[in-house]
Amino acid sequence: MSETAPTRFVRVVAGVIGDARGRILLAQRTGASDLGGLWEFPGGKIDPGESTEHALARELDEELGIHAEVGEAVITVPQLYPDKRLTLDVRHVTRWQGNPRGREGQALLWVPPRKLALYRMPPADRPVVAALQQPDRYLVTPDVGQLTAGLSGAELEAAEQAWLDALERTLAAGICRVQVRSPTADPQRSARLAASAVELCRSASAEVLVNGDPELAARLGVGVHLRSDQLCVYFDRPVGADVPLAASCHTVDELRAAERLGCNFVVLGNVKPTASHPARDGIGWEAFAAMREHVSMPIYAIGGVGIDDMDDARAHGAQGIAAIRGLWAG
Ligand SMILES: Nc1nc2c([nH]c(=O)n2[C@H]2C[C@H](O)[C@@H](COP(=O)(O)OP(=O)(O)OP(=O)(O)O)O2)c(=O)[nH]1
Ligand SMILES: [Mg+2]
Repeated sequence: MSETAPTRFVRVVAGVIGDARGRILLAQRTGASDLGGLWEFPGGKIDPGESTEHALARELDEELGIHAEVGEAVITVPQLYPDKRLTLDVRHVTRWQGNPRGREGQALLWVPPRKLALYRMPPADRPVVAALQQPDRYLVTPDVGQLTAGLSGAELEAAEQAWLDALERTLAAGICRVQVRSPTADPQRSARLAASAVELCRSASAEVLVNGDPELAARLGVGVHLRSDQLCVYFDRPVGADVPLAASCHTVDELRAAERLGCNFVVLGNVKPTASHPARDGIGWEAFAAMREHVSMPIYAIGGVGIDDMDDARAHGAQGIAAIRGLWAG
């Protein structure tokens, strides 16, 4: 398959305009282009030499007739379209003057955040909607097999209980999306421990995915997180449409395979060197952004990242960060 990347580069800024009831304003794109009829966050192209803030304020005046104060960053999404490379820089807008109206004939709708995903939007908007709705942190549990290597009897039991206690503290600290992963643990012990972990996550209302094992996931009634080597194993989504599916990716081909399988989100890395592989360079944020533009699923950055990397992650199109050490209350 030959591919020529489009060379036209377009910088766009759009606003998440929220009203007092927490609803968000969507506008319907007019015109007959392939994006015509889709819903979008109001905004438009940044002129050469223009600041992002000025461009958004200008666009919102032109399109909606409001004087807006441009607020905090939501996410910047690099996205490849058939005819252009786009970066969509999205900002919160919570203060404005005037009454938004479609000055260019476009339909407007106020939508509760939880309903945003029901609207047909351009590919770059899927990560934006996910950034507004879904957790920005994805915990991967430390491998119990490694923590308990060489232990037996009461010592083994105590180490497993300590792992569960640390999970409970981590959930109490606000983690609400969890991958249970223990690749080197004894399979039977690990399945029993996973069941206890799932119970803890359920009582904390956290979403759980188990690593690599769709059967165990089905038994426990939770989602599944595929290893990258499993992406070429399945032809179809290995779990039902309403079961969370995620995957680990390192390449654009793996990202595409994950998207084809219908993954709800993926992790991509390693972005930085990790404690377990200090000598191996990370791909860095620029490469992360360049890979993310080929798909439109939400993508967590993984590998040597922690909470302090959140702004960098969002600025390069990541949903947030996925981590073991960086998120574990060990
Ligand atoms: N405003 C906006 N544009 C988006 C979103 N998602 C997305 O892919 N885009 C794309 C569609 C267009 O290719 C580009 C925005 O260009 P535009 O044609 O609306 O720009 P503009 O308002 O400045 O209009 P113009 O200069 O062409 O008259 O960004 C979004 O949520 N909001
Ligand atoms: Mg526009």
